[in-house]
Amino acid sequence: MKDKNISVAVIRRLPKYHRYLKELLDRDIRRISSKELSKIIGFTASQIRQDLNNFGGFGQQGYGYNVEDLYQEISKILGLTRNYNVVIVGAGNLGQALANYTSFGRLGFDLKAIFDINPKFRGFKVNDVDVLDMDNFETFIEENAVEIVYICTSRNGAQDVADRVQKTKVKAIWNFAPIDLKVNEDVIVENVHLIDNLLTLSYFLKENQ
Ligand SMILES: NC(=O)c1ccc[n+]([C@@H]2O[C@H](COP(=O)([O-])OP(=O)(O)OC[C@H]3O[C@@H](n4cnc5c(N)ncnc54)[C@H](O)[C@@H]3O)[C@@H](O)[C@H]2O)c1
Repeated sequence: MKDKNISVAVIRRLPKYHRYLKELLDRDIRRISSKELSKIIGFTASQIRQDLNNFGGFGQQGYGYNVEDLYQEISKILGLTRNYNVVIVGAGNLGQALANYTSFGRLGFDLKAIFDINPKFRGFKVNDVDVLDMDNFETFIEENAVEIVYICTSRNGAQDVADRVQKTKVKAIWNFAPIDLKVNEDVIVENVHLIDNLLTLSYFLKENQ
């Protein structure tokens, strides 16, 4: 099911709702008002009401929100009701850090392999996942029904990897390399440029001094 009518701005806020609602569930909190949710999550109560009205208005006057229902609905919208097979390309510092981070797996992103062109990684495992060379990349992707590729190569290698990804059925790339990848329209790229965040932080620090 496609949620075409939900704006990108709302979608970008959903992971934060998802995270906080999970924390509430873990604390066995079953219902919450938009005012209380606002205090915890940092969005205004009216923003929360507007956001959540986008998909069915789970709030009830005088009752608040049913945390479990809302969590399930947001999980559904975020596509988290099933698992995804993923691979990492680039077994350096960042690739290994992501492979060692177990929360992605808990959310349903199952790491099937890590790929690297450097022969020094042959026979290497990270967090029990094999590091493979790139020779059989496309075959592995097909045989293991991989749906997402995390690119953790150097800037120079990233476009080559994206070009190879596009020859497979994979339609989603999580790109950590500091480069704007050129891909076909049907491939979604989500960039994580940590340096952009750091520079924004440095701007605000400068402004506050
Ligand atoms: N390490 C960080 O904290 C960090 C932070 C932000 C961004 N990044 C970005 O993430 C990327 C990875 O950073 P890193 O520190 O892990 O680098 P790294 O040099 O430790 O690892 C990069 C790995 O990619 C492999 N590689 C290069 N080209 C390849 C290709 N075509 N196919 C397969 N493997 C290939 C290399 O052999 C190497 O093992 C870089 O683009 C970097 O700018 C890293």
